[in-house]
Amino acid sequence: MQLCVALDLPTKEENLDLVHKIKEYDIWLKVGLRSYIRDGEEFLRDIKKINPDFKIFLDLKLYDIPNTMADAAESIMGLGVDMFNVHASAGKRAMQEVMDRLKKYENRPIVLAVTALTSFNEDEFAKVYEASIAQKADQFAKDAYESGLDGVVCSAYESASIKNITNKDFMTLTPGIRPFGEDAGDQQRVADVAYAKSAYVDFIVVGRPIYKSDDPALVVEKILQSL
Ligand SMILES: O=c1ccn([C@@H]2O[C@H](COP(=O)(O)O)[C@@H](O)[C@H]2O)c(=O)[nH]1
Repeated sequence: MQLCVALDLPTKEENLDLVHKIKEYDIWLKVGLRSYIRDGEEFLRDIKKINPDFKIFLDLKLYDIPNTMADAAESIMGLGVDMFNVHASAGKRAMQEVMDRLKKYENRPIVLAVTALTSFNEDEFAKVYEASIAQKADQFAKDAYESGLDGVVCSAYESASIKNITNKDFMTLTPGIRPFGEDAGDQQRVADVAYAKSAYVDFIVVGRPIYKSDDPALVVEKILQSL
């Protein structure tokens, strides 16, 4: 299991300060909407300048018509990131078109599909998708698997079932991890590292419990020791 640290701080300087503090660790870094919209490609280059071995997950959750998603995926190829994601609810045709367009590249990034956002509880989710989280996450994961993607974003609670109905090598990446009982904030389906391990999760994503702590490097160190 790998640790992926979310770089969601209010300024580029604060994000880079965090990256400096944790630059010695074998971890992934996640660049999401806030940071990428604000700081763009240059931010990705700044991260690599601090440690070229950092792997970067660009968490933009593409959701559009198939051709637009595939065009965006090709643009992402030019950024040199190691992983990006799309929304499974964009449908199989869109996911297939993305994967089809990336076929010509030798070293494409890992492509994941978002199933059920970890901020949803059952009631909220049912209002949007008219299904239970478990049911729909399985279905979205199956769609993504059959479309040739490498894995999904889900909560730790859906991971084992998704592996079971797809393949053990089909990756699960789980945000909403609260390693030491930290505040859940807007997350609803939170789990700790031990639970994620028991559910065969490949990547855990941790943001606020690290970047809001007084000693982010110590929290990273403690998480890595518990993996
Ligand atoms: O279902 C999802 C998909 C993405 N995220 C992102 O992960 C991090 C989690 O941050 P925390 O501070 O540890 O809660 C954040 O960047 C989200 O945009 C998610 O939480 N859930």
